Amino acid sequence: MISLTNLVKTYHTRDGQVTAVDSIDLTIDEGEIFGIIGYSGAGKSTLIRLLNMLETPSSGNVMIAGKNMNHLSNKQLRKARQEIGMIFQHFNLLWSRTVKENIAFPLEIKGVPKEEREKRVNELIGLVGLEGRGESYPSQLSGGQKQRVGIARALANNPKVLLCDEATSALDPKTTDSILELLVDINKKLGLTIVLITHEMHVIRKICHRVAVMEEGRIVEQGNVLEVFKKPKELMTKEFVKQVTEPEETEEALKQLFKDNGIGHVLQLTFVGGEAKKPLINTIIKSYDVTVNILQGKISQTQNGPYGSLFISVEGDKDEIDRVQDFIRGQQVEVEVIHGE
Ligand SMILES: Nc1ncnc2c1ncn2[C@@H]1O[C@H](COP(=O)(O)OP(=O)(O)OP(=O)(O)O)[C@@H](O)[C@H]1O
Repeated sequence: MISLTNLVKTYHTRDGQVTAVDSIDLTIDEGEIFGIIGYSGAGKSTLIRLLNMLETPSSGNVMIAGKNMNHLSNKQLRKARQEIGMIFQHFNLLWSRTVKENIAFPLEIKGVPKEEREKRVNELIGLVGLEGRGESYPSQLSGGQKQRVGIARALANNPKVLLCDEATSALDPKTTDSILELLVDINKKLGLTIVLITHEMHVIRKICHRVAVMEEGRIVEQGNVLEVFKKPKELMTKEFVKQVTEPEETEEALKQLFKDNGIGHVLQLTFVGGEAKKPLINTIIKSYDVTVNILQGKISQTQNGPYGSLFISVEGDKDEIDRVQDFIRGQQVEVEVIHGE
């Protein structure tokens, strides 16, 4: 659906040249929810704006639904943009228009007749769950409701692709989840391809099928969300995965435990899908001469299935602990020693 080849965006500023997007090659399939994660300044906003040509590439190609976006006339580009909806962190609504009028706006621009517009707006209000709020003004809505208006407006012209620019970053965790659930629902109902950028791994975990990690304008790692959670390769990816698997409280609790003498080896096990159902700890206790203590465990759901993370302390002879680790790895479970030799 989307294919980027050798895409570069360089800005010339008074302070010199800034390469915001640096030689990116990326393919996004039809109907998938693809997440791009990175810290501030990584180039995410520039990359997503290159997809609908809000920024023009310095070099390289952007292909969307078989069209080379670089080679379109202004008129063709306006038409192509109707197939790419976009939602924003701060909603970008028209404050002097009601909810219905905001949603109708792209239809007016396209020249859709009034009666048809009204029908479509009512459909969209139902789709995003804003029944009864059509005559309200944006200032009378909560953040979550404003984003629902943004989503309805973005979907008005039946786009093939929806771009989400930090769409939940201004929302509280509960509202974030309800908007993310709405995006999954729309993806399933309409088969829409969704590309989102975020700095929160929670967003990636909850709704994305695949993820790309951006650093200094480049994609440093990409893959199926579950695989990336199970085996992050780059340091940056590990940091993002930790946002979900090791929240701050876990880190603090473990640090406190490490201060105690005799805690032994602390292992972090990461398992996905069916592996979670194996009686791993039971087998270790029965088959090896070690004492096992469970410190903390967590299972989370992703779009590709569940993954879990378990912290255990293991005490015993060093060789025996090595054998335990070999056994765990043999079960296709990732294991990392996070304390002890
Ligand atoms: N219009 C511009 N002119 C000059 N430099 C820019 C422009 N837009 C972005 N940049 C620079 O490009 C780099 C990437 O910025 P970008 O906004 O794409 O990153 P980001 O990952 O989206 O970060 P954030 O989430 O903070 O917006 C930064 O160094 C930024 O200063």
